[in-house]
Amino acid sequence: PWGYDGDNGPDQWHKNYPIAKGRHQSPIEINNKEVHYDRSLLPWFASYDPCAAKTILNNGKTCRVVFDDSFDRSVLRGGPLPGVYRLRQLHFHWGSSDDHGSEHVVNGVRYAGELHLLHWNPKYSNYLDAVRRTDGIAVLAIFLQVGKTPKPEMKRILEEINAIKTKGKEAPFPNFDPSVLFPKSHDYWTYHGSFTTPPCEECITWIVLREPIIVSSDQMAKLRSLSKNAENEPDLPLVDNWRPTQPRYFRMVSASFL
Ligand SMILES: NS(=O)(=O)c1ccc(NC(=O)NCCCCO)cc1
Ligand SMILES: [Zn+2]
Repeated sequence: PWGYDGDNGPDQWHKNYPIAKGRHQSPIEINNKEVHYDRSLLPWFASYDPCAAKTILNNGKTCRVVFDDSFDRSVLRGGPLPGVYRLRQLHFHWGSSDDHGSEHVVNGVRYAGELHLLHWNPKYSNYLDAVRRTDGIAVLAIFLQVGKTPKPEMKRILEEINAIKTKGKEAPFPNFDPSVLFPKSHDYWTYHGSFTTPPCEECITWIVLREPIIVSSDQMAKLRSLSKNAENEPDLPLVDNWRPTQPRYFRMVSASFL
């Protein structure tokens, strides 16, 4: 199956997922010179129910927290979005060291990691149907920057890492409102793109926050202590689960700020 290593890595994905060579792929480079300030862009709002949080798991590719998305319980709205989108899961991408790991790159800057909060458009009957639509999915992306005063709210997720060390492990993750992870500023860039992993469907309205959240080097090391493999297999560190930036082609990246 696909992965991030040489033989099954991002350059090979198109063999099983031809859309990986499409014109609306993610992530991309965001460069100030090519961004268009759009003063009609609205602020975005998240209204999350902490009781919607269910479990945290290691699927061998990332660390994911899953939420109840059986009704409009935890939603994202505003910004570039035409209506409410339901929060389904959040997950991370990170590097093997603090100087890289994010998927989007801003004016040449790579962050240590990137948090993705994935939401789907409930005008479609279910998530799998939304994945096939250009307005089906909205991902709120938040950069992780290593610093001395980490966000205390990150601790909750990282404390659970010990319970999901190996692929396939899952643990209850009750009572968590991911908006506690948001940075102060809601400034964002937005563009139309894709999943950054197979199936690479071009169904995502990306909302990339300008302000990173601060995590500690120890917290990043915690993420890197996850294993790609199951407990009865050799311990392979789960690191560098990020896709390189893809061609922007004729896409406009809009900014909500001057
Ligand atoms: N990193 S990302 O762009 O936020 C992302 C989110 C979900 C997925 N995959 C996903 O939801 N798969 C289940 C449904 C696939 C339908 O064929 C891949 C990448
Ligand atoms: Zn992601």
